[in-house]
Amino acid sequence: MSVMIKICGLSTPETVEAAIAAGATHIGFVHFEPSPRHVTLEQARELRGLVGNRAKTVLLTSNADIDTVSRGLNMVQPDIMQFHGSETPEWIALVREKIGVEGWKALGLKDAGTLERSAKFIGKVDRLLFDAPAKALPGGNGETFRWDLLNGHEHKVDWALAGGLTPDNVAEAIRATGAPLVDTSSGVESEPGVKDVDLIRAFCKAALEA
Ligand SMILES: O=C(O)c1ccccc1N[C@@H]1O[C@H](COP(=O)(O)O)[C@@H](O)[C@H]1O
Repeated sequence: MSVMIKICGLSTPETVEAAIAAGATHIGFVHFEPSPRHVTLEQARELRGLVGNRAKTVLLTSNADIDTVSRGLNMVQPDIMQFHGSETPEWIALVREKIGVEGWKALGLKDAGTLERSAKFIGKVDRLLFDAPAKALPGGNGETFRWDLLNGHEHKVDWALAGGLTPDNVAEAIRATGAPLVDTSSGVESEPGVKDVDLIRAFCKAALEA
């Protein structure tokens, strides 16, 4: 089966269309005000409508309160909620029960200990998304992490690889980790928050040919 591709932080119809045409299986919208990729729930709803069922849609929040998550779900109707902050397994499990859509948890992988501690999310989330440790933003920093931390790890839950993936390194990342799904945001931008359709196409091509 070919690798799944998530392009995150999209904010225009043109880039959404380019991502789908290039083979993206997942389209992500960031609802997190400090991010240069932040979209309002109204914008996310418009873009989500454009996607239809051509790809899965993902609404990303970070340490949002339950009201914001509920409004996001009602307005945007994404297929997946991505929690990209310090949300606990218990909180996500509770929310996931109520929301009736997939819940993904992003984790910044600093060391082997972080990977061991990720076990507490098993059974509580639908997918773990391994990213670089948080910096100024909890994600979307364009930083890679030590992929070798994943060597020999027995994944007990579906997972994805994120963090500093670009058209130049995504094939190597897939070969090194065996990631079933790769996720990029800043690696397909000409400047923070501005997606580049040529980079989106190059990223998808490199991932699909890996
Ligand atoms: O993209 C953002 O601005 C963002 C903000 C807050 C949390 C997560 C964010 N993005 C996610 O971070 C990872 C890695 O991004 P990058 O490729 O290193 O830029 C990815 O899952 C994005 O969806």
